[in-house]
Amino acid sequence: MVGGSPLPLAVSMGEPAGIGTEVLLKCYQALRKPAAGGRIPFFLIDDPARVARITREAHLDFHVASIERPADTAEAFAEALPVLPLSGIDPAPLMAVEAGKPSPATADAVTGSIRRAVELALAGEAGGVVTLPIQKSALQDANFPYPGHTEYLGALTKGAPWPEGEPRGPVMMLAAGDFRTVPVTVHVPLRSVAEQLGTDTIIRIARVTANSLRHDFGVAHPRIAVAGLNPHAGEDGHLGTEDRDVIGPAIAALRDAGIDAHGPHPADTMFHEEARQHYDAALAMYHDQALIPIKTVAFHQAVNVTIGLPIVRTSPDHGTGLAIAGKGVARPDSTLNAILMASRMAESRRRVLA
Ligand SMILES: NC(=O)C1=CN([C@@H]2O[C@H](COP(=O)(O)OP(=O)(O)OC[C@H]3O[C@@H](n4cnc5c(N)ncnc54)[C@H](O)[C@@H]3O)[C@@H](O)[C@H]2O)C=CC1
Ligand SMILES: NCC(=O)COP(=O)(O)O
Repeated sequence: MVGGSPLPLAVSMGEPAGIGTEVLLKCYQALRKPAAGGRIPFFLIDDPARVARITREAHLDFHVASIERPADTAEAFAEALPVLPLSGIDPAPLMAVEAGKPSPATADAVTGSIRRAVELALAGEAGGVVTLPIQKSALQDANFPYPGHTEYLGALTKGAPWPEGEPRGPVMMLAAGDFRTVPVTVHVPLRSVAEQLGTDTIIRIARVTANSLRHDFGVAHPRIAVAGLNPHAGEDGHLGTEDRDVIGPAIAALRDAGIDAHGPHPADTMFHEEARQHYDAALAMYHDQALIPIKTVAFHQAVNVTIGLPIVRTSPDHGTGLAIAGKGVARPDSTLNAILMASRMAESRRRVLA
């Protein structure tokens, strides 16, 4: 808190050839006027000249303010979108970006923006981090060694203090209202999933999820439904053994530890509306098992949250939308929800720590 106001959220720039900047400008337009709950100030970490040019070209009725530090956000926010310049980055490749055409030449700016946002959150100058989508292939073409934000955020925050004995993330969660899904394995090829699933990993991720439901989402008695890996959750070992030999023992251990976990459930029948009434989060065994149901039901509402980190981090659930970049048609709803969720999580953590 600064003088009774919440700390501003730091927004990382994401892929400059994608829809990220456009949706953030739309979010600023929606959030610059104080709502009933007050204003939620945020600043973007990017090249102010680039953002100003996009704002002008879109004929928006506001300006961009280049700020020197996060603490300048509150004063600037009512009149202009605050942008904190990227230090030590050549702006030329950013100014040369064409919508829909990502290039490894901007990778330093994209990853530098994420790194700076995390540093500011760890230093207590930002209340949390909202990341705009990155084009993972473009970063990897520039030798970025992480498959996504989730893993990069884990590395950037590894040295930050964490409560003794508590399980630590990073863990991916997709959340739309009370519908939450958590993949146990994240950015791994499908053929490697079974070998990467371990009883201890499932236990750790379920514990991180239960803690986050309590502390970040205000769920006093979290209920966790655990999916099987195989069709029909393995059909008693006739359709695969991981459900019985790896996932089942994790659920038993979680229940022994007092966590309300149940399953393994056949994944094809655990996401319909009635089934969802029986849990606060569904633990899925791989990326698409978790993301297909929630993106199908709530593509424009859902938020991607990294739980189990010493900082708050949210993101829209969608990607860079290259095919619609520069056309002015991208919907801001998911990013708007990501900003609102980051603000609520930061507030919830402040209350837990108080
Ligand atoms: N948090 C992040 O950084 C994320 C990054 N990605 C990355 O984004 C890139 C593209 O991924 P895709 O699978 O193509 O997913 P995508 O979400 O970019 O696009 C999927 C479809 O949804 C539409 N769409 C996406 N966002 C929209 C919006 N705000 N309004 C209206 N329509 C929208 C697109 O036009 C497309 O038809 C990949 O490199 C992927 O790794 C994907 C998800 C999250
Ligand atoms: N499909 C969601 C996704 O891959 C986002 O990953 P991350 O960049 O948040 O780790």
